[in-house]
Amino acid sequence: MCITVKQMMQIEENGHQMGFLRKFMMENAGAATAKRLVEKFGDVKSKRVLVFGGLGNNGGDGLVIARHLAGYGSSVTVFLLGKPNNIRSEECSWNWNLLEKMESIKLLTDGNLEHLNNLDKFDIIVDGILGTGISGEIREPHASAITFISKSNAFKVAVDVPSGLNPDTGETNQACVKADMTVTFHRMKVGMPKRTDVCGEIYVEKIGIPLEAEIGVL
Ligand SMILES: NC(=O)C1=CN([C@@H]2O[C@H](COP(=O)(O)OP(=O)(O)OC[C@H]3O[C@@H](n4cnc5c(N)ncnc54)[C@H](O)[C@@H]3O)[C@@H](O)[C@H]2O)[C@@H](O)CC1
Ligand SMILES: [K+]
Repeated sequence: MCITVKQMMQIEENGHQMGFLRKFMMENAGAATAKRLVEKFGDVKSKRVLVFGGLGNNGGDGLVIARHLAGYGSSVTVFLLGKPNNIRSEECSWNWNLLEKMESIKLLTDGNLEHLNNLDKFDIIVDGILGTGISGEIREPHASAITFISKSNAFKVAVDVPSGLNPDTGETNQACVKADMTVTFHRMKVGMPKRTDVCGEIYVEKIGIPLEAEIGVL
């Protein structure tokens, strides 16, 4: 069963109010995505991974994925789409603070795409730029980051929603990540099934939200 962004946000809020905090949802979302990548590649040890992280919770998921893949032995670089003190959510900044304590992960901040020119090739790119919180025309540096991803021949995995896809309408009237695989959380979003051209292979992952959080929503 597919759901709308509004329904997802209501379910998320219900779960959070019940005590299953967003922070737990984010951890489970990131862990499930990392697991899917390990399954896909058999082994991600020494794979070069570039994680693009937005400043919202889609970015937060990306930061969780970065931490998990480093644990599996990948060589991980995180590109934050802005300055750390502009991170908008408590869950995302909590995960950023964790990564700042990890020598094993290379952090690039302030959204300066020049940083990427002199980096060697990547095997995997994680699109944690925009998810269900996308609104309006894509601004910079998000648009250039999406273009960078599109030009890369790395394996591309979209977190929750390919950045640039409207999860409700399926429209991509702007730059959009063309992913090889999308890992979406809790339930499929209504605009995705008809857009496998940008989602690639879609995996729906449960992230531990109590099923009672759907009461009154679905
Ligand atoms: N709903 C849920 O149950 C869960 C949601 N999670 C994640 O949270 C995401 C939603 O997080 P948010 O609501 O923080 O939203 P997003 O992280 O999708 O996007 C919001 C961020 O993107 C920026 N942004 C929005 N539109 C933009 C545009 N057109 N150009 C440039 N920047 C733009 C905003 O300024 C904000 O920084 C989901 O997609 C999913 O990845 C997960 O943590 C798991 C749980
Ligand atoms: K995304």
